[in-house]
Order: sequence, then structure tokens, then C-alpha cells
Amino acid sequence: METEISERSVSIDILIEFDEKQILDFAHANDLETRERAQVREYVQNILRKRSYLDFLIDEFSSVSVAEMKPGLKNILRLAIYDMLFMDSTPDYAAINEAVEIAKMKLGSKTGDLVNAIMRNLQRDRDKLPKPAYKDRNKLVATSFSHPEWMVARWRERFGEREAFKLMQANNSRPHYYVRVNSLRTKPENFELRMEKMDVDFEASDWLPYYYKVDSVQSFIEKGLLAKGICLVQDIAAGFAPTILDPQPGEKVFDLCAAPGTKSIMMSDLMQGEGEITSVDISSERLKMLAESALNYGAENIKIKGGDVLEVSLGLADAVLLDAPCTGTGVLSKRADLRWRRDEEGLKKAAALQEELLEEAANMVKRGGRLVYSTCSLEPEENMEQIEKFLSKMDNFELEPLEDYLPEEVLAEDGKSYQTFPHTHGCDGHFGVLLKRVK
Ligand SMILES: C[S@@+](CC[C@H](N)C(=O)[O-])C[C@H]1O[C@@H](n2cnc3c(N)ncnc32)[C@H](O)[C@@H]1O
Repeated sequence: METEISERSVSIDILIEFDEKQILDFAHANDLETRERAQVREYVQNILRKRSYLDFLIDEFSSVSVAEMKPGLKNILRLAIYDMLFMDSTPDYAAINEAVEIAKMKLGSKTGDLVNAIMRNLQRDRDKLPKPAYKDRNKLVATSFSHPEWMVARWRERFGEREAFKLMQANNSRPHYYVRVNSLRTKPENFELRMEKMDVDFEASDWLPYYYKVDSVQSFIEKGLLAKGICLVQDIAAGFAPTILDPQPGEKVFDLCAAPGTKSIMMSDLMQGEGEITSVDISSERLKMLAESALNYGAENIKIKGGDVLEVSLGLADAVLLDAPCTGTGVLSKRADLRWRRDEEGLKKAAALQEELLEEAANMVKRGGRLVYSTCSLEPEENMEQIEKFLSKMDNFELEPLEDYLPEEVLAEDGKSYQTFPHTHGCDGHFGVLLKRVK
């Protein structure tokens, strides 16, 4: 019981900090055991995936509105309601008691009483819970599916309502994961034997070699497979950008916006460690992760360079990857926090930065060389519209066909870009193109 309280308590601390500072920091859980840390992640991500709906219920059952509540009380209630309604393993009395204990401990006995009253009200109506019934369709959908209204409005308009529902349902589901074998460390057949011994259910992908779909990466962490560099946790759609860049052993490659580095590591593997990858990123914190991974994965041909892509001078490369910073609307199932951190202004800013970065990246490609632009966004302004703008300014680049590299089902009709969607492809939403410098 005590550890359960601490998992819940730590989850609440993380959620409070997210409300106050927009920072999602799982380091609060560092003192817990591996499994408890995983439980904290589940709580936090699931509560963020259901946040608007949980807030709607709080408003229905409390005399104080959510808008007036301080982050402490609000997040204790969000977790308690989530526990009661969505955690089959938690009986109602335990959901209530633990929330009351945490409220008393963090905010005093009066708040404990308030939490108790609100939760008892909700428990009484547990089998006939109210449903959101706003006249404004976007508000209604946004509350029911726990997405921000601006996102709902644009997706309903672009995809139609049924399709938008499916996308949001996928964003609200627990995602599948992919692991990619690092061939610098082991062979796929040995890796499969290892997974069998670990009792892991896996499915080899027929899209790209070396990828396996798994339900959880927990046992890979526990057995130290990531720390030993045996495999990488990387969504299969994140592997498309390095795949179409197709870096060859001996080539000179720039990975701009490289940290935390999964694409650099994958490219080092594709190049069999021969040639040179210069991995650039503006974040020194994130570059530390890249440096550690490069060591773990035996990716010896990675050279790390801190700095702003708009300012560094690197010379020319055979192949350049620009995995641009973006809104991340394609990865909302794994990063539930992103939906609450993004807005339309942020989308405009991301698109403006991407435009500058792309022009700069293009200047680093030697004649005859390749440039891949990729994002984990679903928004046209960050994807194809960005490329159309680029091509209207630069007559020395052309789009290359991708059917030799990727399955048809992820390609646009002309075969010159890929875009995956969580609800149709069962993986994260990624976009990418391959550009060749022709003169
Ligand atoms: C989508 S993430 C990159 C993920 C990475 N390619 C991978 O596969 O692990 C975008 C990265 O761009 C970096 N970034 C943002 N603006 C930058 C700039 N002006 N110059 C260099 N890096 C930048 C961020 O720090 C972030 O690490």
C-alpha cells in the first residue's frame, strides 16, 4: 500500500509541476523501483490523455470549479477519478482513501475532507455518470476526447469528424512500441532468441528489416538491453527518415537537430560504423544523451557538435538529415503532454523555424548529394507545404521517389513523400521527403 501511495503521490507531483511550469519531469520518480517508475509513467500519461474529461467530471461533482482550483487539489482529484473509473485493479474505496491520504499529507486535513466529499458524490453516480453536452461542437468533442479545441477544430475540418475521432481515439490509447536491433552489437536471429528467452511477445515488421513490434519495452530496460546497446527503442516510422537518406559506409553525413540521437545511431549502423556522421543539436542536455547512446551502441563514427544549425559552419556533406523540431502532433499517444503544450501560435512559430532550418540544411548538401526533411507532425504547414515553399525558392533540388525504400501504404500518391497516421498505420505519425541536389 505504501509504495502505491508513493507512486500516486509522485505522479501527482509530476502533474502539478506540468500545470505550473509546463515541464514534464519524470526525474521525480528516480528513487522508485523500475516497475514503480513505469507505473508513474502510466498514471501521468493516461491522466494527460483523459484530462479534459476528468476535469469535466470534477466540475460536475464539486462545488468549486476546476478553473478555480489550485494545481495540487486538481491533480489529486484527476488521479483519484482516473483510479476509480479506469484502473480495474483499484477498488473504489482504495481510490478514495488513498486520494484523501495524499490530500491530507500534501494540503492538510480540510482538503482531505473536500476530496472525500467530491469522490463520494462521484462514487454514488458511478453507474450513471453525466456526459458532456455542450452546444459548441468543438468544445463537446474536445472534452469527450481530451484534446485542445484548436486541434479538434482543424482536424474535424481537414479529416471529417469520423476520421478525426479515430485519430483521437488512437492518441488516447496505449501505444505499441518498436525495438530495432543494433547490428553493430548483435544479429537479428540472436536477438530473437533472446526475446524468446525473456518471454517477450514480438512481431517482426515486414516494412523495414531489424524492427520488432512489442507491447512494452519494460523487460528490455530491466534486462539492460538498451544500456548494452543491443537494441534501440525507436518507432518504425521514425526509422523512415534514415532509411530514405540511405547513408553508405564511408560517406560524410550531417544529422542536424540530432539529439537525443536515435536516428544518428541507426545511421551509424546502416553505415556499419564507416564514414563520418556529424550530429548537431542546440541542446547540450540532449547531446549528453546522444553521447552516452553512441558509446552504448558502439556508434564510433558519430562526431558530436553543439550549436545552432542556423549558425554552425560544417562545410558540405554527401547526405544531410534535417529531423526538424516540430509540434509533435504525430506522437500524442506516447507524448500525451504535447497536446496541452501546443497552440496555433506555436504551430506558426515551428513552421517559420523549419523554413529557416531547411534552407540552411540545403546549403550543406554537396552537388549530387541528398537531403532528407522529416517531422513527427501531422500538420501540412510543417510538412508538404513546407517542401512546396522550399522548392518554389530552390531550383537546385528535386524530390526523389521513395518506393524503393518504403512500403506503398505509407507513401503519397506520387510516391515522393511519406506520412503515417497513428489510427491508420498503427505507428507514430511521421512525415518525410528525400531531396536531391541536382546542380
Ligand atoms: C525532433 S527532435 C530531434 C530528434 C532526433 N533526430 C532523434 O531522432 O533522436 C528536434 C531537435 O532539434 C533541436 N533543435 C531545435 N532547434 C535547433 C537549432 N536551431 N539548431 C540545432 N538544433 C535545434 C532540439 O534541441 C531537438 O533535440
